[in-house]
Amino acid sequence: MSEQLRDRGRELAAALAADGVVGLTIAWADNNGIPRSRTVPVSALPQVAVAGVGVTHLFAVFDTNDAIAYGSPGMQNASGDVRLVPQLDRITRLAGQPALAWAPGKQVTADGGPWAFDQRSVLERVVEALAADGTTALVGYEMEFGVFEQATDPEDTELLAAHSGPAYSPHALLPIDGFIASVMRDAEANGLRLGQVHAEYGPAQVELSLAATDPLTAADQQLLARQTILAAAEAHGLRVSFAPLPTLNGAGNGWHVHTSLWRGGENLLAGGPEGPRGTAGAGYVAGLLRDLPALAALTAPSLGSLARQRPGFFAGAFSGFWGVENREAPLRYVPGSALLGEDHANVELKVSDASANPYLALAALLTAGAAGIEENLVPPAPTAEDPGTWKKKQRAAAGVERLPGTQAEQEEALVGNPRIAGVLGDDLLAAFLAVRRADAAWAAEKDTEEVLAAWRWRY
Ligand SMILES: NC(=O)CC[C@H](N)C(=O)O
Repeated sequence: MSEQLRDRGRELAAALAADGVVGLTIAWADNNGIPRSRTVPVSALPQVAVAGVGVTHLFAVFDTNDAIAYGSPGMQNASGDVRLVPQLDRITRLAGQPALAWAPGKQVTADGGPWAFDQRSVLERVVEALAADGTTALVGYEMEFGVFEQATDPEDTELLAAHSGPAYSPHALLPIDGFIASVMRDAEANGLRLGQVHAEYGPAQVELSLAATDPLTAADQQLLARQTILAAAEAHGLRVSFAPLPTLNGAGNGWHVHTSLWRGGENLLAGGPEGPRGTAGAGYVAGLLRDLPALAALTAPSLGSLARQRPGFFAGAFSGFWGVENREAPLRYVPGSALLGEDHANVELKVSDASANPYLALAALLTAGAAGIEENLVPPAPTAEDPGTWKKKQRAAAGVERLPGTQAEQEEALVGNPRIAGVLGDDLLAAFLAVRRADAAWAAEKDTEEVLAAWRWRY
């Protein structure tokens, strides 16, 4: 096995070198959704293909500020090492950084065994369990981000939006035309299939959507897309913020995630304006709804996420309801249609952003939905309205509540839900929570704007 891998590494090294590529960036996402990486010379690939590259185990407890939250099991001290192994079948030459190739990495123990803290393995396990049941999933991300001018004076902290609207207007994108063209060209060259790109609601905001694909590819591509967009921004003298809320008065960046489940070539979510037609599709929606507060602790887990979850912003601020094409619902059912075909049907989770680890978020989401199918859950009737406009009493009667609004409430929701907490396993869960607590302790004396500013460029 390792001889075969070494040979494969040799072949890849030769092919990359012939194309003028000098380094391979091996990337993963930490528990804050922050991409981390090691870049190795392509000449090292025969060795790295087999044994990976050494990284500290403590990345599992890096907080959003890069401080280390010591203390949880396996994370007591600085002694330890894991191997970061590139996924060779996913090596991509980076169009915007021609000297580099990119691959997602997996962390394994020093002897190559599974490492409890590796987030990609968590999603692999969930995907395998679904496959054993004859089920596959399709996942498509919408990525919103802010595009800003680079400050000429490093002391200048004022944000200068690179476009000023109007929302959804082609005119808005004119000042960043070259950047948008580079993003589209490089994304396609990097193997990302784009749905669409447009000027979003607020000044500076752009949305790019990725075509639906299998869950592991979707999570990998979410990281690759960031690398692609940031490289294009750099080349055009711009700055991009993927943060859930770059600034208190600005637009929130949702990374809405569309999912559908398939069996025997059939989309279980298929349905029309009433919602999913079959019991499995209904069970999927009901499963997501049941676990939403715990799910949100993984899909929108940061202080920035909590600041973004405001009613009236299409960000899914409430739990306890869903809707068909209802943009205020945390779960928006998107039906198939004559025009798009039945297979287009999916469910969009709006409570999702770049501070989520995409592997953990998708693992939890698919687990919640699959449990709903398994248990034949039945969702309540869909809501077309925005409960944010209702009286408190009306919300209470309908079982609609604000989603957990603090890190402590999120932790309570997650720990109180063994189905979702169990997806991570005890050790990874403890590390994940240690990071959330470290963030909260750091932010305790700060106002929200200060926290948002500190994390604006970190994702
Ligand atoms: N058009 C939209 O869907 C806006 C979404 C919103 N920006 C969010 O934070 O999720």
